[in-house]
Amino acid sequence: MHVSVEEARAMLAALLPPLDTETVPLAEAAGRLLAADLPALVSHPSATESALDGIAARAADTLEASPETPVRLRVVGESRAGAAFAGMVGPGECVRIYTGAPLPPGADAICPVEQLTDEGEALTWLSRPASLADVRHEGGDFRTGEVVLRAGLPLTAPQLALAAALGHAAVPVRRRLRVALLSTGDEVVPPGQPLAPGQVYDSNSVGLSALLLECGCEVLALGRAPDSPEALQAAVDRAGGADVLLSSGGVSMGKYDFMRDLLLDRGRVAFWKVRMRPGGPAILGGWNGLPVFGLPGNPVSSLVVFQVIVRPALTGQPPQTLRLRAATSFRALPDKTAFWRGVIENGVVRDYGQQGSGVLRSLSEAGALVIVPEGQPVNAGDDVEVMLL
Ligand SMILES: Nc1nc2c(c(=O)[nH]1)N[C@H]1C(S)=C(S)[C@@H](COP(=O)(O)OP(=O)(O)OC[C@H]3O[C@@H](n4cnc5c(N)ncnc54)[C@H](O)[C@@H]3O)O[C@H]1N2
Ligand code: MOO
Ligand SMILES: [Mg+2]
Repeated sequence: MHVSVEEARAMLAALLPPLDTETVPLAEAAGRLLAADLPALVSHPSATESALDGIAARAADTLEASPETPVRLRVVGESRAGAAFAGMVGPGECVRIYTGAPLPPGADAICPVEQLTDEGEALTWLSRPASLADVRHEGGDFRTGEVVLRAGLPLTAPQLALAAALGHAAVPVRRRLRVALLSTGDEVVPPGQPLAPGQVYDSNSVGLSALLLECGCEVLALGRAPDSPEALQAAVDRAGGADVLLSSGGVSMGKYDFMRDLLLDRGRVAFWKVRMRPGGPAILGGWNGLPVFGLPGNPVSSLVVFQVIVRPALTGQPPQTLRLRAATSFRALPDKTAFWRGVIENGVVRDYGQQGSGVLRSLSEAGALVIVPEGQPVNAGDDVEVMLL
């Protein structure tokens, strides 16, 4: 019944429905998953352009230029971004040119304005050779027809900007997955009301909802259900129309952990318990055909399980990790992958210290999860795999 993190991701992903494609304007596509490869409708740059403000000339005319032996060129016109110079640049000639403006025929190099001394409008002296490097060649970024963005990519700011540069005003994206979100527990109450003894504010709903929106999902907020089988069933039955139900709490060993029972006893269970910490008691099952993923109630566990299992399953993208030097040791667990909270400072990662699953503040302050495979302790100085939080 215990599964690995990878198995848990695959089993959750397998229960998600195929998502139709819809086309949305770029302004509404942030966070969505690209549903098809996106080709370039234009080349970028569309012409060979200047990277600097200065003059465009024949490199060969300027090879001898230096502060001691300046080279003089005749200015025959100017090329501006959006208003190219129509003529040719002949020997001994140049045009004034501005960043992003096309190089006229004959010119192949740029000298920045800082290296020029003008003698009126029509003559200028170069104190260094014009450079071929300060030229952006046509298609240097991408060419018409080239597939630049691949299907499945989450559309974040750089991707959206690139989609626009490719010439797309709207993009094909996957329909938003509809995720019903439920917190459970008699003690769990919404923030904003006085806390009675023994109660706790429902931080899971807030954190998980924010993470789901980040993943481009539509959230059907079911709020909270008390610890009773009837209440849980009633809540789950309100999830109609959702593609999947995400709950938190009530999945471990307690007598009142009824989400566990709902799935173990009368639902269909794909797995219960993942070989990870935090997040061990997570459970995946179904209820009347609705996939139900029960995250643990501990505030750290629920958010870590989301980042490690749910997000990769929803987006089809494995977590981005990086390798860093460990500044401290990180212990290993005999039978679970540990996701310890770490602090990245000066390019190395150190143990955050408090690793309890109820210490929500640690997720706000640590910034990283250090991944320690079962039975492989980390010594200070070792390289470790790290997920950014
Ligand atoms: N004897 C054992 N006890 C526990 C085990 C075990 O293996 N043996 N597992 C521990 C681990 S690991 C975890 S994680 C927790 C998971 O517990 P549940 O999923 O059953 O969660 P609850 O018992 O409902 O609540 C745990 C804890 O989290 C608080 N909580 C719950 N929901 C919310 C919410 N929406 N917002 C904020 N805080 C929430 C709740 O008040 C409890 O303090 O089980 C361990 N026990
Ligand atoms: O799964 Mo728990 O998160 O180790 O407390
Ligand atoms: Mg419990």
